[in-house]
Amino acid sequence: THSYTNYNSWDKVQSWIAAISTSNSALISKQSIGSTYEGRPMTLLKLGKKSSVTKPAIFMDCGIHAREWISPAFCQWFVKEALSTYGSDSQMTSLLDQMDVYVLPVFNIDGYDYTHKSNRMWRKTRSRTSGTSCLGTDPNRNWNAGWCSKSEPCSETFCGSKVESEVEVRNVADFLRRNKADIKAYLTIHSYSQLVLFPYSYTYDLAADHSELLKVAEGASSALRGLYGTRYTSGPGAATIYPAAGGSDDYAYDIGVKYSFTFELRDTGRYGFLLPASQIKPTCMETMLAIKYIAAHVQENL
Ligand SMILES: Nc1ncc(C[C@H](C[SeH])C(=O)O)cc1Cl
Ligand SMILES: [Zn+2]
Ligand SMILES: [Zn+2]
Ligand SMILES: [Zn+2]
Ligand SMILES: [Zn+2]
Repeated sequence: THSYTNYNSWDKVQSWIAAISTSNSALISKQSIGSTYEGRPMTLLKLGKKSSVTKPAIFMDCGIHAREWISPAFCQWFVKEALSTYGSDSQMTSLLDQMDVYVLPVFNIDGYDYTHKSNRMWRKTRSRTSGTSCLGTDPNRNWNAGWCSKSEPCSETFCGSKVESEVEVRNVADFLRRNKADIKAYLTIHSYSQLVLFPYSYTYDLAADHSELLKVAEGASSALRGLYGTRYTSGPGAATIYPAAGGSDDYAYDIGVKYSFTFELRDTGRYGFLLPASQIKPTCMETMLAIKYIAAHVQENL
């Protein structure tokens, strides 16, 4: 059965989504945003006090990269925490009263399932591109944000045959475009390296909101560090990790979602993508503090 302190197979996550989304009709609902390349349902969870009026929102996705298993584990943890602390935790109560939080538990479901069944180190989607026998496109290189145009289909960071060639990317990009007036923050969860990144990665140029985003990223990192002392580095993607084009955070920022952050969760390389399940709980607990810090800042600036 499903466990918040284990890495759940796609089948277990899928049944968890069905159960949790009907567990509390006052606080959570689900909606389909389409299907993956292999036909798996992309179900978006909507957290927040039910309202007849549209509320400002935060969008968070996990599992863009298949092998980064701690990421979907965090999204599941976040949903559980939100529902179980609403009414007792004043900040979570305020957040869900004032805003909606959209959570996509696993973005790249085909890839995630493939890492469970075949190749634990797979990163990309599982789509086929004509003219090559190599599979998959990097879903974090496929967005219309400085898109790379020239790249190798067999590369781990293949940008795709065109912008939004990946149906998973198109499904989420469409949702962001449809709701961009209300979406105030975009959070995308990855591993590993222990980083809080913000735009831009596709250029070394500083974002218009660079100083504010840096302040928020540093505040989130220090909130996280307060629990177990885990050290995160904050900064714009290009200079902090590597320059790279076609990423989701840059795209969200460029369509007007100001508070756009990429998290790289534990660890710094000892286990890397193979983070032991024993670290799921501490990782999720400390990451909650960072996410809540950002959410509070977003609320302050509504
Ligand atoms: N815009 C971006 N933001 C963050 C990253 C880092 C992640 C780390 Se797994 C990636 O390589 O896709 C990469 C890009 Cl292109
Ligand atoms: Zn498995
Ligand atoms: Zn990643
Ligand atoms: Zn990563
Ligand atoms: Zn603030």
